Amino acid sequence: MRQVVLEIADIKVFRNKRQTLKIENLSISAGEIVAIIGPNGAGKSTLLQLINMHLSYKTGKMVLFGEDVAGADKQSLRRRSSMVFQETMLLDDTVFNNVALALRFRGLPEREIKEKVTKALADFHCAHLTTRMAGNLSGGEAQRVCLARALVYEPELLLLDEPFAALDSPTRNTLLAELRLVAIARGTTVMLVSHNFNDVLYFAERAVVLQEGCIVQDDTPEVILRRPVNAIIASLIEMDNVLPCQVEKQGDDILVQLANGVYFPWTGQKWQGATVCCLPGDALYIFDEQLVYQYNSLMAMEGIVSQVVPGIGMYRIMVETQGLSLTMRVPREQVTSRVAIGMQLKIAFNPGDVQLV
Ligand SMILES: Nc1ncnc2c1ncn2[C@@H]1O[C@H](COP(=O)(O)OP(=O)(O)OP(=O)(O)O)[C@@H](O)[C@H]1O
Repeated sequence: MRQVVLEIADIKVFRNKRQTLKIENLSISAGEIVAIIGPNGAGKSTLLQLINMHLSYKTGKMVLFGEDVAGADKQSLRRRSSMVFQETMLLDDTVFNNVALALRFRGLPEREIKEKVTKALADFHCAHLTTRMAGNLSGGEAQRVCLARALVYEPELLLLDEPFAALDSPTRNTLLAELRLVAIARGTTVMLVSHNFNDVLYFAERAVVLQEGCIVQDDTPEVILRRPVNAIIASLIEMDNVLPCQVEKQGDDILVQLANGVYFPWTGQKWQGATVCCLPGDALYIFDEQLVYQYNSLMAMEGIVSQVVPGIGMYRIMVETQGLSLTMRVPREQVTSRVAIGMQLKIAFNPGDVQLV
């Protein structure tokens, strides 16, 4: 069993006398790569600041590296973790000296410092920047240096508060990939706050979803992508179809009715109080007889194509079906050969792919 790095129980954090965080239970194991997601103001940065012991709490308990934070020497605990922000906050000094700083604080001999700084800069492909002044770096270079600075003393826990938000997408992807490799190789536990769900899907094996200071979902990014816990989280992860619906019990059956009049039987759990039907765009298909063999409870409907948006691999097609606009994601070769704006299209979905919230 993996060692537990962080355990939070029943903690409430107040800022300006207002409760901004209420975590009933959160446990992170060594080596986990976890994303923290949630709408603006949900408390993501507050959670990282709490874990970094920059915020106090009145109730509850936080155990970090096996020690109860309340009675611990915070300075020595803090030395076992590291935090990176969107703002690089590098000192007006050389790259080498910036990365070396934490090691000098720890009183390491210069020879060892040189060895570790050289390795950390090489890990993030910025050895060529060693003698440059930090103020002369590009945004991407500066963030690489920050990662080297954060990891040079081999922290057990790395806290990342949207460090790559201002970078262009190729640079962000490269840095995420490099960071992931370094973290896995070293067994570092990582908690990444991000607004970019594509980054989360790529980077993390677990995502903790915060809303109004509380954890509302804690699962793999893949499950959150397909089964968001409510309509706000569905919009946050850019669920293609978040559709108003009515759910009714009729005899032994439960029926879900969409605004376009289409209804389908519901055989899943959790339908009471549901008012929204979430359907990922890749769970809507251009109707095909083959699908009928694949799914025994397929729902089909007619619509008119209103928009075709090209994308790499998948195209997004908007289809109007009696006042209800649906978005489907279809492989490119199917679109170019079969779909054009204004044409009538029969589309279908399997109710098993629907999430009711
Ligand atoms: N220094 C502060 N003093 C008082 N309240 C604060 C402070 N920082 C944040 N808050 C409040 O705490 C709540 C949570 O803020 P936090 O920055 O943790 O959210 P977030 O999820 O990181 O948001 P975002 O996605 O916008 O960065 C918000 O209501 C915010 O106004």
